[in-house]
Amino acid sequence: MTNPWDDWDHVLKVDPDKDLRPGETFEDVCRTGTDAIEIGGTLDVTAEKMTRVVDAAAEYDVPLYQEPSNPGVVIDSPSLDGYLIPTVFNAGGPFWITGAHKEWVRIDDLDWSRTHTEAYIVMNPEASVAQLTEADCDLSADDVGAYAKVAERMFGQEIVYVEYSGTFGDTEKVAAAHDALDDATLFYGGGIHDYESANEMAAHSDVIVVGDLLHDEGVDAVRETVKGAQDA
Ligand SMILES: CC(C)=CCC/C(C)=C/CC/C(C)=C/CC/C(C)=C/COP(=O)(O)OP(=O)(O)O
Ligand SMILES: O=P(O)(O)OC[C@@H](O)CO
Ligand SMILES: [Mg+2]
Repeated sequence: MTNPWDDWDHVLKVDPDKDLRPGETFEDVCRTGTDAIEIGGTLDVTAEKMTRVVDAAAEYDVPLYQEPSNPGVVIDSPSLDGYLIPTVFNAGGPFWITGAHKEWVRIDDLDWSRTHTEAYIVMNPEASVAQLTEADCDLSADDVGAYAKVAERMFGQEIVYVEYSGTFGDTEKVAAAHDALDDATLFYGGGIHDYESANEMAAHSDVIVVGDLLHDEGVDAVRETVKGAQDA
């Protein structure tokens, strides 16, 4: 089976709770050359903030995916290409593994054809996502590879996401996840801030995800990371 992300090198993650740089617009964001925009963040995201970003980006060509951090922020919009639904494999308890998902399916009427699975392995203990989900980030490369294989082989996850949100990761651990996968696509995110860092992590993963750089530095810096990913 083919998936849109089979051909991606670069995803830009827009946090609906954060502003763009002064003078920059969503048109600029959509013209960075990124392969897709993923809309989501851990803290202080609401359906209203999500809608604002989706509506602002809808008229441009780039694929738009929502990445909800809880069932309450999922929005129903024809402008979305799909939903990337996290499951935190190394979470401290079941809520972020199956509990939130059970609640979502109970209260909502899902469009399964646009709903896709993302197995998170959360690696930076300082990140809000690690704190919220009480993730066990004390993992060796072997642990990371094993989680990736479990996600793909036993839980049928379409995407495995090694998440270092806010810090540049350990390439050996990212490579261990990459080596473990045959079918699932490996996303890497965390601390990518220029051509070099993008190029380096792109060599150890299938798709790199760039987040805070957009909000902190702006679209020109993001464009450099797109080049770094494409050249890897
Ligand atoms: C079942 C549904 C619809 C939702 C639950 C989905 C799950 C398990 C979410 C838990 C993990 C999570 C909060 C993912 C959100 C995406 C993410 C990691 C965004 C990056 O967040 P950070 O960069 O750490 O946070 P801030 O930038 O907001 O501080
Ligand atoms: O914000 P950064 O550190 O680029 O991380 C990107 C993404 O993996 C966050 O979910
Ligand atoms: Mg962030």
